[in-house]
Amino acid sequence: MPPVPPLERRIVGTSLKMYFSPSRTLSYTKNIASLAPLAAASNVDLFLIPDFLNLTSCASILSSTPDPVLLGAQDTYFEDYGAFTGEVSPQSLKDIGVSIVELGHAERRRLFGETDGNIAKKAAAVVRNGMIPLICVGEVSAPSSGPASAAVGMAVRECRTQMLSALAAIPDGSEVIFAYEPVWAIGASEPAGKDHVVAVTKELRRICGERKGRVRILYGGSAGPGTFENLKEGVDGLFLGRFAHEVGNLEKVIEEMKRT
Ligand SMILES: O=C[C@H](O)COP(=O)(O)O
Repeated sequence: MPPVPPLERRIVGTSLKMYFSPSRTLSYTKNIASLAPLAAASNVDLFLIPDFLNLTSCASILSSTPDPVLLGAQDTYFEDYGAFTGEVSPQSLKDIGVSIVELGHAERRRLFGETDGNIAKKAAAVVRNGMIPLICVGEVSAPSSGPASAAVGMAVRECRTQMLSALAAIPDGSEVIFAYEPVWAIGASEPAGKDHVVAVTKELRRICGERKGRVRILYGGSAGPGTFENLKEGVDGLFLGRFAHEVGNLEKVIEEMKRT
């Protein structure tokens, strides 16, 4: 029998946003660390993005696992050091063991005035400091009752602008992750529909087609167990929010990724 080809590498992770207390973050991180062997054996990259306050404690927990769990930050500033009160340096993030920096989440765009221009500068800073930008993109409005292709076209147009702005700021050849998160599907009861997500993410992949660096596309927005199976045609992995608060759900997602 011919050898089984290696599984395509998947990726899954979660941002804790501002949901947990420090003590809950630490016990959660220990539980995530216990999933590292399963993720490694399943050919899945696993990442955790706690809040800034808990990054160093999480780094210390995760650095003691034999299998890697990638540590992420929820944002960064675009300068490496200086008089920028209240901001966090990408150089410091790198120093404490962060390897992924999330940028442009819909909540940051909507509540904190994050713009494509800012996000592009931050993406450049992340790459300059040897980390991977995880850039969130997505359309604001839910599909209306019109043709599905119109909703896909509108989503792709909004995402294209967001993506091209960030891509223009980072050297070709650098690794980047895009999380397609339709804004209307974040915090909802269920993820966006399969046909919509697969059609949009296929187009997003085309937008990155000419790039030499590794580009991965995730889906986020009420994702949980059962989501990846539906979307695997279009995405490399998932970015979970609330439905990863129960660690067993993340374990189920990794198991699903292993099977598919
Ligand atoms: O960062 C994750 C996304 O915003 C999804 O969050 P959610 O799954 O709670 O909707």
